Amino acid sequence: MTNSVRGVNLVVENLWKSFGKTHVLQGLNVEIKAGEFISIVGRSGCGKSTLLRAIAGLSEPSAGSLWVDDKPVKGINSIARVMFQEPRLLPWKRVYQNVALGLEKESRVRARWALSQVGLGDRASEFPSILSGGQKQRVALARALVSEPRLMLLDEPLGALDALTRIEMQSLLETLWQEQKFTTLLITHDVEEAVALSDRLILIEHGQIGLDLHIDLPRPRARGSAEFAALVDQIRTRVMSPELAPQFVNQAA
Ligand SMILES: Nc1ncnc2c1ncn2[C@@H]1O[C@H](COP(=O)(O)OP(=O)(O)OP(=O)(O)O)[C@@H](O)[C@H]1O
Repeated sequence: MTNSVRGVNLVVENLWKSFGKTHVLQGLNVEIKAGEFISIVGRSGCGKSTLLRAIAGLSEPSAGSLWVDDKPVKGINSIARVMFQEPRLLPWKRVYQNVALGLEKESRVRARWALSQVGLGDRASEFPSILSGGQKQRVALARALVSEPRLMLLDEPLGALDALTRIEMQSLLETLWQEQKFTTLLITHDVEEAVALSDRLILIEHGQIGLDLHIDLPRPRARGSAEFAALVDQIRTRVMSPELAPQFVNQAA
């Protein structure tokens, strides 16, 4: 366990992604520092997953470039791990085999280590079908952690969980990120989740970054505080009403 930053610097430069005549990303620029936790918010269909997929190397941008630690890359599959809303586990493989998928034989020990990180060390030999939804997402998280990723790409991974499990998973994610300091991009529809977890929040609007906001509240975030509630409210208003564009005092330069 280490507190040194393992994450990468990521620069997205003038990124375009079009599907036919629909220009979803329109010259999007963002710089993400090593070890930063960034949430990506925006209205349904604004291009959040499109951005994540381009960064993951799962789809080819129409134009633009990606830089990791100052080196240009096409796709960055090798250092990134992606987690989706569905756990995407293989039902015929045991939990530890799901976690170790694609790794070398001796990685069984590592798979068990990753499972213990997410509190499922004692469920390694079971089949996914008997796990709860939250436990399955923990397995998916362990599978992402097992290869010690330097970039974690999370596409609404907690979206299908009940409210309590979701808060538990948020806290687990925050703890693991604080210990391992992988650079994290989290897509979420839940502004409260974004404010609870992120160093920075970006809003995608009209194919570009419509808002880039540093969240300076101390951790762990006090969800019951007036400051927290006011920020959530302010961001929600901004997300829902692009034309209003209120002034944010701590908007990133
Ligand atoms: N493979 C594809 N072919 C055609 N259009 C696509 C494809 N993938 C995404 N799109 C379109 O691009 C737009 C952005 O989709 P994307 O999934 O990135 O949105 P999103 O912000 O993640 O939405 P949501 O919050 O609803 O998940 C949508 O209009 C979608 O229909």
